[in-house]
Amino acid sequence: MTAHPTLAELAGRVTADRGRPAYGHDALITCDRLVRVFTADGVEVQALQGLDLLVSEGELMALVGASGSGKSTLMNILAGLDTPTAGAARVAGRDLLTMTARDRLAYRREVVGFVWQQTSRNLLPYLTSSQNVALPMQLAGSRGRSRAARRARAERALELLELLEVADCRDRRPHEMSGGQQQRVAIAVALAGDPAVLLADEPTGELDSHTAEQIFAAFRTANERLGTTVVIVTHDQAVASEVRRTVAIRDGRTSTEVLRRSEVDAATGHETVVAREYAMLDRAGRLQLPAEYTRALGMRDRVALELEPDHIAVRPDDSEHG
Ligand SMILES: Nc1ncnc2c1ncn2[C@@H]1O[C@H](COP(=O)(O)OP(=O)(O)OP(=O)(O)O)[C@@H](O)[C@H]1O
Repeated sequence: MTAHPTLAELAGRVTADRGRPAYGHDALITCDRLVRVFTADGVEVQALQGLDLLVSEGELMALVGASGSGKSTLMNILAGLDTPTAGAARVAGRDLLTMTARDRLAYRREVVGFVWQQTSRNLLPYLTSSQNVALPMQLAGSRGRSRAARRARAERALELLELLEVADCRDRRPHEMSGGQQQRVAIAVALAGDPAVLLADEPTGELDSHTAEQIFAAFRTANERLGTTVVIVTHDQAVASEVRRTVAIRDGRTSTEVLRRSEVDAATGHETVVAREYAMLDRAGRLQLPAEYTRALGMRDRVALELEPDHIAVRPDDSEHG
């Protein structure tokens, strides 16, 4: 890039920008400057403050962040249970801001499946596992009302329970199963409508670490075997470090992202996972530096920038008026 572009070069850049596809045009989930403001007792809380997020089809990714950073707010919006105040959110081609009540219902039945932290919120207590899994198919009118249709739904329910290794619990009601078994059945229920996206809010929050591992393996199975895109909100570092991509949310915005990839040592054939942290750069050029970085160098209010041939240096303010 030249430091002083000519007018013709600038005009060329504008034309190139115009031809560029819209932000997130090929993503399955696109959140573009998403805002959600709550008003409680006359006080305004900005739960999401212009959040940008893209998730590709077939991804298995985790969202992490401190309590109150906006994770559940985002999940409720993506689940079609809450409406954003401003910005844009699209999932599998559906616009979450302009959907009618009827569209929203269809969206929840056909496009997304969800698994919540409270096992009791995922399953109906008086139904068996098979009935719980068959219910969303029945509500969606899938396969009709005939006896053959009922049999087809029961077969599909059993297939899903087998896939998640809880077929032995098919005739049990929730209180007759462990927390881990209930969550696996809950994943089967969420998958029953064959959703494009599976959303999970702290699905392992109430479980011990061994059971949490099994639940995470169940999400991986859904992702790998059925091709379902999976977004998991988690506090669990073990879960977060198992996925290829972890996005951190801070103060209602996506702040940093950790990408992991496997590297095989050519000499030993030994495989290691290499993790690298990235910061999100929004379209206005805004960048959020991790608090531990700015604290370590005592950066506040203003930093010095230098454009180098292959990087940008960010240094503590060294001006006299700093
Ligand atoms: N219905 C609501 N009314 C008012 N404020 C709300 C509402 N829901 C969330 N908030 C506020 O929005 C902010 C984000 O909340 P959110 O539940 O999304 O955070 P979170 O990251 O999921 O936290 P946690 O990890 O504790 O579940 C918080 O300040 C919260 O108090």
